[in-house]
Amino acid sequence: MTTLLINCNTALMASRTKRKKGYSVVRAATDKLSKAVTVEKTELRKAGKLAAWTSIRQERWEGELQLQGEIPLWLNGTYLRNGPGLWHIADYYFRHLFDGYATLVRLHFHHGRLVASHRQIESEAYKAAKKNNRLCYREFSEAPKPDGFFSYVGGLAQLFSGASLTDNANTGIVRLGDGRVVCLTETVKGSIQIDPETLGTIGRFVYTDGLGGLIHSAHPVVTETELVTLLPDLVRAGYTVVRMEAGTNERRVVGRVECRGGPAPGWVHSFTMTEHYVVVPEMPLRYSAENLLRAEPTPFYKFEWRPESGSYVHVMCKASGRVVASVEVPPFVTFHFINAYEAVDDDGRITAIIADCCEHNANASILDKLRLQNLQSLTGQDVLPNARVGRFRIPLDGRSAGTLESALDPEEHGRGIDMCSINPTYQSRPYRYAYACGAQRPCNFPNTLTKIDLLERKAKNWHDKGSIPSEPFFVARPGATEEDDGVVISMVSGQDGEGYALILDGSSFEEIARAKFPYALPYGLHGCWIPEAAIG
Ligand SMILES: CC1=C(/C=C/C(C)=C/C=C/C(C)=C/C=C/C=C(C)/C=C/C=O)C(C)(C)CCC1
Ligand SMILES: [Fe+2]
Repeated sequence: MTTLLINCNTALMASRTKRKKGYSVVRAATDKLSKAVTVEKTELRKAGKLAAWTSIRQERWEGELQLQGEIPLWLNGTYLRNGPGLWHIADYYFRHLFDGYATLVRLHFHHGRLVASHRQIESEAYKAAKKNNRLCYREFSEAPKPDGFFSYVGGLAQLFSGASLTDNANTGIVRLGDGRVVCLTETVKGSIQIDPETLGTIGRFVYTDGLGGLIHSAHPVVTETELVTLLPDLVRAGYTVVRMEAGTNERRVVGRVECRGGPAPGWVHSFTMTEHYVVVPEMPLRYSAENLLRAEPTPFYKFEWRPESGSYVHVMCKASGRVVASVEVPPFVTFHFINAYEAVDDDGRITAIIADCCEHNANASILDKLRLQNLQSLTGQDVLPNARVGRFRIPLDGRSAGTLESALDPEEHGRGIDMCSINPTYQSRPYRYAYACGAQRPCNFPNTLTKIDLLERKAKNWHDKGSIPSEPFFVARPGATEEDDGVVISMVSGQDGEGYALILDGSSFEEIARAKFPYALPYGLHGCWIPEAAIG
């Protein structure tokens, strides 16, 4: 079957190189492919497995998808999604969702038609693993096994020089203001530029500033003019806030935040910003040098759960780099901030910062729930820990404490929430709607798409029994004046082993169109949108 798929793939690639723009329907290849796919679907059905948690079947593929429903004619551009899609190397199988080698998926929308493709990112970690048939770098939960004390000492040196850390950029994907597209993970060296048309790997995105830093947030805040990110400092617990202007590779220091708890900084998978401030979270799930060095995963992986160290939110002025507030908040666990904005009084003075996130009820057990074995075997069991939209209110009047409350009743979205997006026009501004994955219980993983109305404190939910949708990504209609005027794109793994791209109306949250993939794709994490005008 693999050979057949690769042959189809070659036909598709050849047809692609023949054309410049537009679409060619590659029927012969698609027919061959559908035979191969029938065999594959039968296998998946027998195994009773979602394709979501199964490695991608081949390195690359491209073809036009058949549609049910109609794609709005204004939706012209490219949606790219990144994620860990390959969880084995030779006969060695990774254990955790976040370990997989990066797989890119592309949906190209043009005048109501849809061409899809996928391809592996050629990181050094992936290439080395393929060449040597073994794991060669430290991934999220896995590490090459040390073979004695001296290699442990070597491991320490290699860890702190960054040499042993992976560059497997399997988490985020951003389009910089200058048009470059960069895939990211939490190692600085795992910033990889890709070609948004071919999905080819262009090469490492090299920061030319000499700031170094081994790790950073997987989710920088990106606008047309800049990229802002956080560099956690594991030696002197703190965070450096840096800013890189579009068109450059040079990060400049905005300022530094000292951690208030210790001994290490809290994990910052993401953070958020308002128009004038950077919101720096310090949660009690802290980096752990000891766990970073371990070859075997711990329940909190590279982190430690230290509730006694306290939970804080710091607010830094973007213009001056001064920390204008540093408050203690109730314990929290978040991986994804949704958005933040400034609350102003009647005189227009900024009195507080409002910052929203997907908050896991101060319980980090979700990390262990994302082991592949749990995801594959606990389908239908109600083991997904509860989560809510957590709203921080950080006063700017010198008070020492901030608040954290649920922005709406978590039952509205089945007590599950993560993988969120908003209308990007509202980034860092007051906003009303967020889109995310929610839950219809019983479930072991978020299995719905949910539209959260933060004003009415209500949610609209989309669900397809037994299926797993990935992050709903909002694309605004050009010229829209309403915040939710646009569409939401997601990719879904069905319980029958099939998979499809799904388009929902951003306002009604009703399905507008779906397009079946010839074979289902693994689960993916985050996406970005490149409007056609930007592709040229
Ligand atoms: C932590 C270090 C590393 C790796 C970090 C990676 C790959 C982190 C990826 C985190 C992700 C994808 C978090 C997503 C969370 C999603 C959730 C909680 C969804 C919940 C659904 O309900 C290394 C780079 C390997 C080394 C330094 C430390
Ligand atoms: Fe993320």
